[in-house]
Amino acid sequence: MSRTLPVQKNDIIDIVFEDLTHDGSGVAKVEGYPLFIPNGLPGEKAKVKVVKVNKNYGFGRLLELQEKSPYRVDAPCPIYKECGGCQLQHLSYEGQMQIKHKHVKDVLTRIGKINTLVHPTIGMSEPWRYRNKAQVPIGEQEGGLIGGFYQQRSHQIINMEACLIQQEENDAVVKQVKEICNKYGVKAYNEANHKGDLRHIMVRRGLITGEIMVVLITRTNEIVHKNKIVDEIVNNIPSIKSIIHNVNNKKTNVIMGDSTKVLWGEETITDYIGDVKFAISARSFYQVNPEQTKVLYNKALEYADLKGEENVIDAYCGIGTISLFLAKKAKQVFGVEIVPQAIEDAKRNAELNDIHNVDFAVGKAEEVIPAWYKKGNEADILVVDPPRKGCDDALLQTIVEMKPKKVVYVSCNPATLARDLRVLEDGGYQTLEVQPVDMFPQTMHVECVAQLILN
Ligand SMILES: C[S@@+](CC[C@H](N)C(=O)[O-])C[C@H]1O[C@@H](n2cnc3c(N)ncnc32)[C@H](O)[C@@H]1O
Repeated sequence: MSRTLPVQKNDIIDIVFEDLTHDGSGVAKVEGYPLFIPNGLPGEKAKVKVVKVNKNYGFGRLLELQEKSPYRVDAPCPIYKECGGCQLQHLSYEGQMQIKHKHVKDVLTRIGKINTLVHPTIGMSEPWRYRNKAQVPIGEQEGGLIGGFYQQRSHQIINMEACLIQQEENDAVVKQVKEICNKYGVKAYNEANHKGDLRHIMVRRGLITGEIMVVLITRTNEIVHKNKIVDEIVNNIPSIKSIIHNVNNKKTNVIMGDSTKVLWGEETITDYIGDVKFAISARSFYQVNPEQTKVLYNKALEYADLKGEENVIDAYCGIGTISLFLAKKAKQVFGVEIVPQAIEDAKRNAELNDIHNVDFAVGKAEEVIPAWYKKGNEADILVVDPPRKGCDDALLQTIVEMKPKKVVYVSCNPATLARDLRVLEDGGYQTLEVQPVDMFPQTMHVECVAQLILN
């Protein structure tokens, strides 16, 4: 027998917002039945219209705010509502810090049954203009190139000249490259018919060095008037260090394809985090908020509490960023990463910094580390920094068998962090504390570092 829902479609009801979802929608409950309503903030009272009901949850539209949150502010970005890249501009930064802390705490308890000390979120003094990387989808309007962002829940491209969480220099470079490509008749890729060419413009900028990389991502191998386009970019962008061409001829949402070549300049740009210098290539993962990356890595280092005698494994090491931070204080560090170019960068970065107590291996962490362990190679401390999906179970099982005395878990997804901490706790570890770090102000994302010790 089907249950009668407490609300029906088109009902107009009064609610109180209790929480936010991962995409920034307000959550209200009617007799325990959750309704997701965009633009509501926790604590606010509102009149809403129910627009859709499913068996276990429904959706609503805000009609009238009856009581506003003291943390509500006017979003400064004029395209905030259309874009969807940020979800929290209508919440003050203080409110964002609190909601992220609560979110981490709630998720750890609900998913992982982890009751541990969660510190207040470490935020930024200036939580705008922090991103060092822009990836802009390109389309066409009235014959000219446009580029900016996909309208929320669609693949319609909207033109954008300024993004308030992007370094200003990146906005300017994207605009210049768009204009140059337009001038030479480059056609935008059309995903509906898989014709046209330019799919994305990517710009990366070193915060400390100011060095700029431009990546043109196209469907075909040939860019019309390629040499003229390169010359104009070089002549108009003084800090340019690298122009890269990436070809992606697949029908996919994945931005980069498999073929990457240098059109001009270097294969990498460089940047510093603290006193460690990094070479960064087009395909390699590099944290997008360099100021907060320093905070995050220093916290990871503090949690590792190295005395100089330890063998450390850095799983999911990317271009060796955390590995090199750790190597300065450890006996030996072994980094593992799946992207071969990132490992090339990691080796180059070790040389660049004259650091010799690191080794890097290409492969899946869940295959390489169990193989090392079988051969008798063990670690005193294991650091993991996996992508959003978290650690593979085979890796977690190996950690539990290997029994490093400490595990430092860096995570960009509290839900998978909670799931993985449960596995490690069941395997004999205790989560001593968790530190949320705000790497992505104005968005719902939050990074965490967790410190675990073997019981
Ligand atoms: C969140 S990033 C962290 C990178 C690095 N620690 C940093 O802070 O720059 C995750 C990294 O894991 C890599 N990766 C994804 N799946 C992997 C796997 N199964 N084994 C090893 N590395 C993997 C990605 O290529 C990416 O470089």
